[in-house]
Amino acid sequence: MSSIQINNETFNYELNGPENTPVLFFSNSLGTTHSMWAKQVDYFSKNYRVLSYDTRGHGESVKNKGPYTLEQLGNDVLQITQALGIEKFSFCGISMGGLIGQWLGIHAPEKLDKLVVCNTAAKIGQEAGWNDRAALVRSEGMNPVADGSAGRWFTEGFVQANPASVNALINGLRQTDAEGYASCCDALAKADLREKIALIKTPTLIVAGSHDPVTTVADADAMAEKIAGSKRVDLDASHLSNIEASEAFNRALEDFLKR
Ligand SMILES: O=C(O)CC1=CCC(=O)O1
Repeated sequence: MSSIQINNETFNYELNGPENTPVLFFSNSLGTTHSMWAKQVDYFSKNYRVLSYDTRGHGESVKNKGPYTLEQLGNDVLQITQALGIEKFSFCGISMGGLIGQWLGIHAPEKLDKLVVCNTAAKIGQEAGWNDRAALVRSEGMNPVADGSAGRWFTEGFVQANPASVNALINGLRQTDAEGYASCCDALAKADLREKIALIKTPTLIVAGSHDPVTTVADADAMAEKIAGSKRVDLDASHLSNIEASEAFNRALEDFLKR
């Protein structure tokens, strides 16, 4: 891992793969870190310069007191790439990372080759729900949220068959900084791109999990209706489809990037 200072704030990132190949930037979901992309880093770093990072409030990146905003999280991506001398990149974000991707598609299309938004929506959940979750972790810490997360992130079958990898992710969630997590919930509470995503003109792939209870197939359909020319893929997975259906995920992403 490496870290970079931007305006006196630290961002933790990892760059893998040959120099002078196209940059593929991965953005994690709420309560995870760059390491959620391990299967994608392995696969794509043969042919791409793969960049993954810990979103503000997560992992080893800055955990300043929030609330954060989606604009701030989007600008973090622009500043990290600028600081690393990357002019253009393809961006793949999941859930909260997918919202960051939509924000980039609207506000910084000149930076994007291709956009991949996974298990996400133009508005995720309801403002009151995010405010309640932020208040809960600020008062009681991460355990109450972590206790219910396996069922939001994975199908029951995957949880039963993969206890070690599921437990590692849930333990990571328990160790997530509560204020950083809550500040990202604040950003999610206010983020609503439903009226703006029709502005996205970057070639876009929308990935959904057919068993995802958080960001549903209907959410993906609603994005696909508004983003002209977007491609849609449904995977046999729940919310963290890049982990639960990693091979199908990698194939879909590779096919789309090669087009
Ligand atoms: O609630 C969860 O843990 C799932 C989720 C919603 C937004 C995100 O990034 O993850």
